Amino acid sequence: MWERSLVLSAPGKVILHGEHAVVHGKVALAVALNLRTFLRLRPCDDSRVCIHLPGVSVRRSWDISCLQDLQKGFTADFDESKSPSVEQLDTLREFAGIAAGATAPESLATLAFLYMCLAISAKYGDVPSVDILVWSELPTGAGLGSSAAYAVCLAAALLTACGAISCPLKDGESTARWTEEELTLINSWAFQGERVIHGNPSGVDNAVGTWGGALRYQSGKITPLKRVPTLRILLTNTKVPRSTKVLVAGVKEKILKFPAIMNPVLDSIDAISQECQSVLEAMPANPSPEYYPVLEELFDINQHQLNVIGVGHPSLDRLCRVTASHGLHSKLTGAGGGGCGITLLRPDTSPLAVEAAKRDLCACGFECWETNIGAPGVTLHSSSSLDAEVLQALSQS
Ligand SMILES: Nc1ncnc2c1ncn2[C@@H]1O[C@H](COP(=O)(O)OP(=O)(O)O)[C@@H](O)[C@H]1O
Ligand SMILES: C[C@@](O)(CCOP(=O)(O)O)CC(=O)O
Ligand SMILES: [Mg+2]
Repeated sequence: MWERSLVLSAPGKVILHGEHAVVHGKVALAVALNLRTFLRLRPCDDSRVCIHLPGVSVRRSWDISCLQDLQKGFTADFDESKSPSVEQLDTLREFAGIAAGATAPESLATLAFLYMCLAISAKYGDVPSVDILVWSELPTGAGLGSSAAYAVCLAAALLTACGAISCPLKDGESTARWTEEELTLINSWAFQGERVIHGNPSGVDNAVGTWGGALRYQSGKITPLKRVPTLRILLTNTKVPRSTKVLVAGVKEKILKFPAIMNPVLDSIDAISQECQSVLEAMPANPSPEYYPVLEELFDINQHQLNVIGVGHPSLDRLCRVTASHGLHSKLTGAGGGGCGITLLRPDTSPLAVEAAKRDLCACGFECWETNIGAPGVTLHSSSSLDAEVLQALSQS
């Protein structure tokens, strides 16, 4: 029986180039963001599993014996290398009262939790009697990888509570990380959670959530980027809601309908990611402005390509026009269709110019902020290092 409380967190991400194309085997470049999702797990002594997800208004609890019965009813195994089967997901939907095909945030979050809880406990031990609270600094469904941060947190917490990985936090330490081998296991299970939420994920978001930093991702191969310069990025949330699952499925349909037209676009996006990687790796840590024109042009071209594959949105066109009127270059990030865009700032872009662009973006109803990128991946925290009042307020929300 698990007897410790855990608090852990995983970062969101920004995709610089390669979103959508990465689902079809092309290269993506992604960096971890300094906005995180947090999870607190506490042991429970009433033989129940409770989840409280204030970000998506979910508060549910189940008897362990019901979950165990459900688990026994599955004929197919649960494994980190196997996709959730249609039969497993249908059974879990029926159990949780979720309509077939539901893509509402609360439905996907509950389904992902149930799948991961049953799958991980079936493979590594018993269903643990725990109470789980998840909260986030990330906007949900805005292109910043909140689904992956959620799945990474769940994977790390459930694997720890089932004894499949260690609890690396020593007395007196405020944070700790798992070993490479343990991170690989966390990443594999988080990918299964992303499968429940995205349908057909590439795996780039959970890789960034697990390892953090800046990386190149292609078909499951994760390569940390060498010598990434300090980039200044302005993030803008158009606040137009959208679902990654629906957008990813739409791109697939377009490729099937017009393969001869769409496949060359995906190849061209791949070339953009490769070109961007070469430029970034050639730049010194504190680059001078002369390196920027190429990066800016790559942003512009990639934004047009994403419009061609059908994931643009009028709000994103507006974002690009507003920043262009200040001499700045932007593109959508993540699944598109609304959500967030990123704007590249040069080292010498003056604070006044940034403020003026932000003012105009806010006047459109958007929210924007300058970010730090390259944050650490999934991390265990001592409970005392987190604000007790915040935890208390969240528990009651
Ligand atoms: N803090 C959270 N608590 C519970 N579920 C979450 C949380 N953050 C994200 N999710 C799940 O992830 C989904 C959003 O994923 P997605 O559409 O891929 O957008 P993105 O990953 O860009 O934020 C939500 O609908 C919800 O199911
Ligand atoms: C569109 C895609 O490339 C990124 C999706 O990111 P997000 O869920 O919008 O944060 C999908 C994927 O890589 O799984
Ligand atoms: Mg997502």
